[in-house]
Amino acid sequence: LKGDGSEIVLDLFCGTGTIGLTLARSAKHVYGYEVVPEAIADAQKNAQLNGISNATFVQGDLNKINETFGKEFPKPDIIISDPNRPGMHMKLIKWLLEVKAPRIVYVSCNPATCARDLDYLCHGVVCLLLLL
Ligand SMILES: C[S@@+](CC[C@H](N)C(=O)[O-])C[C@H]1O[C@@H](n2cnc3c(N)ncnc32)[C@H](O)[C@@H]1O
Repeated sequence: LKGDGSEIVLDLFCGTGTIGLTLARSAKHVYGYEVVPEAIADAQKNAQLNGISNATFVQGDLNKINETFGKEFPKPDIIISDPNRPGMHMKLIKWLLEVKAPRIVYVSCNPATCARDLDYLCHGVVCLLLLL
């Protein structure tokens, strides 16, 4: 992040908000999406406990997004995606290709689905892959 508080962060598969909340103090606003309602409640509680008011956490299934997805938040400057082992649904990959965020950070716990998703996402463009 630039660190000047100007950027919109989208935290996909945010769980309890760990990644988004870590970035929130340097961002304009963080929007987190996650399917498990209890995780969303914990993310909201974590934001509160840490005095963070520029984070919005929304419960939703990222495998079932429709044309309204993306209308409820500004165009993201940076997207973090940390899916579980099956990786991202093609609907979400298509949305990511359409929204054209300047930066996407893909965090993975499954090299196979990571490679598949990055192949779709990086097709024809330069892609930097860090394996840790
Ligand atoms: C690898 S964890 C990411 C954890 C999170 N980034 C964190 O730091 O706590 C993947 C998360 O994706 C969520 N998830 C799985 N399938 C999902 C779906 N279809 N839509 C939205 N979230 C989903 C899981 O509940 C889990 O919290």
